[in-house]
Amino acid sequence: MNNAYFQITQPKNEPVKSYMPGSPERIALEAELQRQLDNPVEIPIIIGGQEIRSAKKAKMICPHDHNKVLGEYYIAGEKELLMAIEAAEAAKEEWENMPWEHRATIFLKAADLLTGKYRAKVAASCMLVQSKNAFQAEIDVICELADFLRFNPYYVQEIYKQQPANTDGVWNRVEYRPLDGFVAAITPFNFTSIGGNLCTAPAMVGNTVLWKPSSTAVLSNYYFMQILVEAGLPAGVINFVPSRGVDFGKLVIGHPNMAGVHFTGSTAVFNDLWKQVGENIGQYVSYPRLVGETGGKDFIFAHETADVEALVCAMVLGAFEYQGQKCSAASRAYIPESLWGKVKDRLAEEVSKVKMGDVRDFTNLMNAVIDKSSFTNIKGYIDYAKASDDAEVIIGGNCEDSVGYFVEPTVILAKTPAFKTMVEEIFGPVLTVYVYPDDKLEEALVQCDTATSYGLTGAIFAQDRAAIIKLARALNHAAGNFYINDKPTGAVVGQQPFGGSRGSGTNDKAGSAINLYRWMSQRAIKETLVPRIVVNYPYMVKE
Ligand SMILES: NC(=O)c1ccc[n+]([C@@H]2O[C@H](COP(=O)([O-])OP(=O)(O)OC[C@H]3O[C@@H](n4cnc5c(N)ncnc54)[C@H](O)[C@@H]3O)[C@@H](O)[C@H]2O)c1
Ligand SMILES: N[C@@H](CCC=O)C(=O)O
Repeated sequence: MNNAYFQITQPKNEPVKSYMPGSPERIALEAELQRQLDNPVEIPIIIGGQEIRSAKKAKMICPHDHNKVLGEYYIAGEKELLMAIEAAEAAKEEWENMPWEHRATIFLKAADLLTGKYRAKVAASCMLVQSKNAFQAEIDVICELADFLRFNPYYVQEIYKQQPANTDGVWNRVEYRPLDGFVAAITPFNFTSIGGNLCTAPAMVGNTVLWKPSSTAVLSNYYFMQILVEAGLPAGVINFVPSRGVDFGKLVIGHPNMAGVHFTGSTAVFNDLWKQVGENIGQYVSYPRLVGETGGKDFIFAHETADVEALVCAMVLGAFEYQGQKCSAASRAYIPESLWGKVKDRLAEEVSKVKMGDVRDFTNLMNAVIDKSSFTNIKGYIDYAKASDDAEVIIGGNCEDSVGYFVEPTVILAKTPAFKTMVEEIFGPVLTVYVYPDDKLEEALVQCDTATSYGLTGAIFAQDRAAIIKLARALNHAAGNFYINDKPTGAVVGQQPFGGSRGSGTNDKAGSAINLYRWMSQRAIKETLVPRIVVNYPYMVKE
C-alpha cells in the first residue's frame, strides 16, 4: 500500500447566483421548470443500489398549484425497510474500510455535480415541490448543500489529525471508528440541504445509513440521491426509503443495530423518537447517538436605540421569506413603545409591497405553504387571534387555498407577552409583536427568555454598545444562533454553525466538527515499544 498524508484545503462558500433577467442561470432555470412541469416522473425507492417499486405510491404536487402533479413516488413498507437495514449492514464493512480520502472524494465530487451540470434541475425541483422562489432554492439546495459536502470532509480531516500525547517508550494513538451499526437519517420538508446533510455527514465518517426523506420533499431529495450515486457512492451506503413515520419508527428505530438517529423536524416527533429509543434501550448493541435539531419560536428584540429601517427589513425577511417555514424564522418581536409608531407604519408599507404566487413568477417574494394540513394549522392560529380580545391582526390575515396553499404575510399585535401566538411554533408567515414600555426593558427581556420552551435563533437590534452587551447577556440561553442587528435566519455553513438547545434540539451544530464527532466512536490505542517484564515495583527491594 502507498502512503501519504493528504490535505483538503479549507473550502470557500459556494457563491449565490443572481438569477437576474437574461442571465444564463435564469434562462436554464426557467427552461428546467417548464420541462419538469411537462414531464411527470416516477421515483423509486433505492436500496442496496437497486431501484425498488413497492405496492404503495403517492403523488407529488406543487403547493402553489395543488392540481399540478409532478409525479409519483414509491413508499417503502415493512418489507422494503427490512431490506434497507440488510443492505446497510451488508455495505458497512467495505465502506468503513475504504481510505477516508476516497470516501471524501465522493462527496466533494457530488458538490461539483450539484453546482455544475445539475444546478438547474435540482433547484427547479425544489422550487416546484417545496414552493420556494429562485433565491430561496439557490441558497438551500445548491449553496448550502454544496457547502455541507465541501466543509464536512475538511472538518473530518481536522478531527482525524487530533492525536493524544506520547511518553517515553509509548506511542498513544486514537482511531476514529464509525458507529457500531447503521444510522437512521430522518429529514424535514423545508430544507433539501438538511436532508442531504443528515444522510451524508454520518456516511462521510464510515457509517451506512437509512435515509427517510419527508413525504413533501421527495422529488428534490431524490435528485440529490441520484447525484450521490453518479459521484460514486457505493451501493447500500445510503438507502433512500420514503416511508410513513410510524413504519420507520417501528422497524428501524427499535432495531438492535440502530446506532444513531440524525433527525431534523418538529420537537414532538423527536421527543417521540427519543421515547422509542428509551423503550428499546436494553436491546441495542450500542447506546444509540441521538442528534435532533427541532422546532423554534425565534425572536427579534428591539432596544430603544435600534435602527428602525434595519429592524423593519429584518422583521419582513426574517418572518416571511419562504413563508416563515424556517425553523429560524422570526415569529415573535418585542418592540419598545417609543419606536412602535414608526415601526408599525414602515412594516405595513414594506409588507404591502410583498408579492405572493407561483414560483415561475420571479417577482414573487412569497409562494405557498407546504400542504393542506400546514395551511389549516396556520389559518387556525390566525383565526384564533382574530377571535381573541388579547390580540389584533394588524396586517394580512387572509388565507386562500382554491389554487394553492396561500397565506398572506400576517402581523398580530399581542396585548400580553404570553399570548398563544407569542409562545407556540406556527411554522408559517405569521409574526406576533408585543410592544413593551421603554421603562420595562428588564421585564421584557425575562419574558423573551422564558415565554417559550425553545432556544433556537434570536436577534437583537440596538445601536448603543452597552445595550447590546446587556441584551446579549440577558438572552444568553435563549438562542443557539444569536444575531446582532441582523435577521435571525440565513446561517451559512462554515460561518454560523447552526442549532439550538432547550426544546430546539441537541445543539450538535449542523455543518461543524461537533456534529461529525457524534457519528464517530474513538478507539484509543496504547502501544508500548519495549514492554516491562518485571512485576514488582522498583521500591520493593531489600535494603
Ligand atoms: N432546528 C433545525 O435545524 C430545524 C431545521 C428545519 C426544520 N426544523 C423543524 O422541523 C419542523 C418542520 O418540518 P417537518 O414538518 O418536516 O417536521 P416533522 O417533524 O413533521 O417531520 C420531520 C420528519 O420526521 C418524519 N416523521 C414524522 N413522524 C414520525 C415518526 N413517528 N417516526 C419517525 N419519523 C417521523 C417525517 O415524515 C419527516 O421525515 C418544524 O418544527 C421546524 O422548526 C428544525
Ligand atoms: N439554517 C437555516 C434554517 C434551517 C431551518 O429550517 C437558517 O439559518 O435560516
